[in-house]
Amino acid sequence: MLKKWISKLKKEQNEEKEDRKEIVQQEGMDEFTAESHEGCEKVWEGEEMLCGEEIDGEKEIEEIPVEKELWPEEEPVREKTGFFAKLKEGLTKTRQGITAKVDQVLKAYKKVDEELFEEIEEILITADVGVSTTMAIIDKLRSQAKERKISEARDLRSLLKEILWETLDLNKSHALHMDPLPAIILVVGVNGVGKTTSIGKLAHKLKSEGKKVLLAAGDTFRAAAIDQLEIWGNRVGVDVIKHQEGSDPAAVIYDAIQAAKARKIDVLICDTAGRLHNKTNLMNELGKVRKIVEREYGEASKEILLVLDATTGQNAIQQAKIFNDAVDVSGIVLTKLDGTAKGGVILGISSELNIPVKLIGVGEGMNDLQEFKPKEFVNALFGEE
Ligand SMILES: Nc1nc2c(ncn2[C@@H]2O[C@H](COP(=O)(O)OP(=O)(O)OP(=O)(O)O)[C@@H](O)[C@H]2O)c(=O)[nH]1
Repeated sequence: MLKKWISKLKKEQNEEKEDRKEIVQQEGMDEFTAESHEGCEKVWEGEEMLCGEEIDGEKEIEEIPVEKELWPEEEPVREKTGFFAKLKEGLTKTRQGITAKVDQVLKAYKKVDEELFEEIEEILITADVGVSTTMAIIDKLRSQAKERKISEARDLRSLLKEILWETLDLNKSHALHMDPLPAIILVVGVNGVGKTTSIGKLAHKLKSEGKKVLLAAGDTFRAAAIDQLEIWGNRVGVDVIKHQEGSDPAAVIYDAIQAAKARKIDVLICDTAGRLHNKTNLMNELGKVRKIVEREYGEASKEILLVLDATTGQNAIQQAKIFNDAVDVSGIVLTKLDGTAKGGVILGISSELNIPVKLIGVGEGMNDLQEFKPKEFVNALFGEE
């Protein structure tokens, strides 16, 4: 058994390396090298940074007025009580892939034995939890079952639930770091993961909590990204600071910070480019943006949120490793948990990366971004209140 898993683990580690290479190639990122990292440090620390000059060169600031009438059929704001139901609904496929199958084997086995642990192990791996996280969970399950003298298979259910909760919690704070206000949130992630949508939903959430929110269209690489953020700004009723397509993202962030200060904004949420040519560029560009934030908005609470798409399963973990090498990610937004059976990846993310999941996307609607609460999540996964 041990041999089987060691060879499986080795195989997965090799596959992970290949996956990582693939992501690097897909995203056009160079493999991370000491030189590229040094290069970034220079940009980050270098006195000769040209940000200020470039900003001065960027005169064309355009502010998008709020046009609420564009969205006559706005979603009704869901009652607070509906959030758990939505979470439960969103996790249907993951629940079918994990809990429903675990229930089936627990029923079939009756007594706790090694074969039963192997069955649960297989279920977790198939649900994209990842080999190393699965092994850690099963080891805990096995040893705690022994310690607590659990012999009936059905009694393993609550123990498994407890262990999954522990794996998701790990004593980290899952709340957004916004105290004291004002706060600035940089949102990073590759294209298509749901970055813009998450920014829009987050703006809506914060605004409905009574906060003054401003958006910055820092993804200047594509006109469509700026347009999409404008649409969300209009929909939610918050202003967006933008420049022209192709302009310097750091200049957009600079202007947005000045606007945020002038208007006494509580939370400034900044989009960033997702398509960057290589890792050095990613680090340089985000490093430059961070330098502006430190210099111009030192008093603000800061958060760097990485958006990951749950439907990409284990690939999301590889993306997180690459981004975390480039910038110090302080929290993860895991999108598209609804409609995927790969939601188990959240366990891998929580245990393999030292970054807390802070928000989860459970649908395309404006109210479908939720604060991540491990206990609620596990309850929803087990179909309980
Ligand atoms: N079902 C579901 N769809 C989502 C969720 N979050 C985002 N999406 C959808 O995912 C698609 C991509 O989202 P975007 O916000 O455009 O992604 P992006 O990362 O900004 O990508 P670019 O605009 O290409 O940079 C859109 O169709 C969104 O509606 C979610 O939590 N659940």
